[in-house]
Amino acid sequence: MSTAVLKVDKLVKRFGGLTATDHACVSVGQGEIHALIGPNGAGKTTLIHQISGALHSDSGSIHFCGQDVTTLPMHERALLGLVRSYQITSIFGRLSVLDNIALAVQAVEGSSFRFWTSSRSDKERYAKAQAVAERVGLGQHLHRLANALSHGEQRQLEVGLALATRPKLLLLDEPMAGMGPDESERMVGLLQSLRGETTILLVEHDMDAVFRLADTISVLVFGKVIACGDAQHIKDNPEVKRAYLGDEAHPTGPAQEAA
Ligand SMILES: Nc1ncnc2c1ncn2[C@@H]1O[C@H](COP(=O)(O)OP(=O)(O)OP(=O)(O)O)[C@@H](O)[C@H]1O
Repeated sequence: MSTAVLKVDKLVKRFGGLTATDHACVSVGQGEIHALIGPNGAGKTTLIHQISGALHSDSGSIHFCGQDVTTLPMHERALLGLVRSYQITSIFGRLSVLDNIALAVQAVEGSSFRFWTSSRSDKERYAKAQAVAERVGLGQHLHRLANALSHGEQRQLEVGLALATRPKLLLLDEPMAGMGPDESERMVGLLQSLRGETTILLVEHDMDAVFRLADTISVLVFGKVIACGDAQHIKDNPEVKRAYLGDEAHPTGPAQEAA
């Protein structure tokens, strides 16, 4: 049995009278791809925000690699390796792919920005950045400006920026959002290639992608995790069918609706 990298226990977040996450429990094992699914407004993004530290929790606990991080601020969780994929807004559009990733490498090395750095450390940083760019399928675009990339390539770059920080757990909120079929396929391939190497917790509406990618799926409905298991277990679960997929629906039906 794999060790839990992340253990979320009875996590609650209230917005006034609304309980967005309601004693939610999620456990993510070392090396697994874990998907969080659920209907609109189920509390998925809220839960990701609570895990990353962007939102304070009202009650419950979050343990990361055995350490209680429930009250740690976001940057301290990130330093421990609990990293949320950068948003497109944090890509520097007027820098090249390579420069963007080199900055992320520099951030994790803890060296603050200096005008004079040794050419050797520069070389090493750029070699690491190039390896990451190749890892996320952007090896052909090293010197392109980030804002000249397609939407899908920018999302690949976001994953690259996160990977450059060597996360122990990568949080991805809808990595396939806004993508066409080819771009989605590339992202699925990229995430599949990270299996076993990087532990991933992702929120995704594209059921086809989820069923192909996830080792484990947790289903959130009205802030509660109503089911957890592999794709087949989730497809066969009567409560999931009733509450989320719909009684009449074919298990993969909503993929087309959500896409
Ligand atoms: N900052 C906020 N203030 C008030 N209510 C909020 C806030 N953020 C989220 N909510 C509410 O909390 C509930 C859960 O929202 P959340 O965005 O987490 O759901 P979700 O499962 O990610 O939805 P979607 O799939 O549509 O993105 C919703 O009813 C939402 O309106």
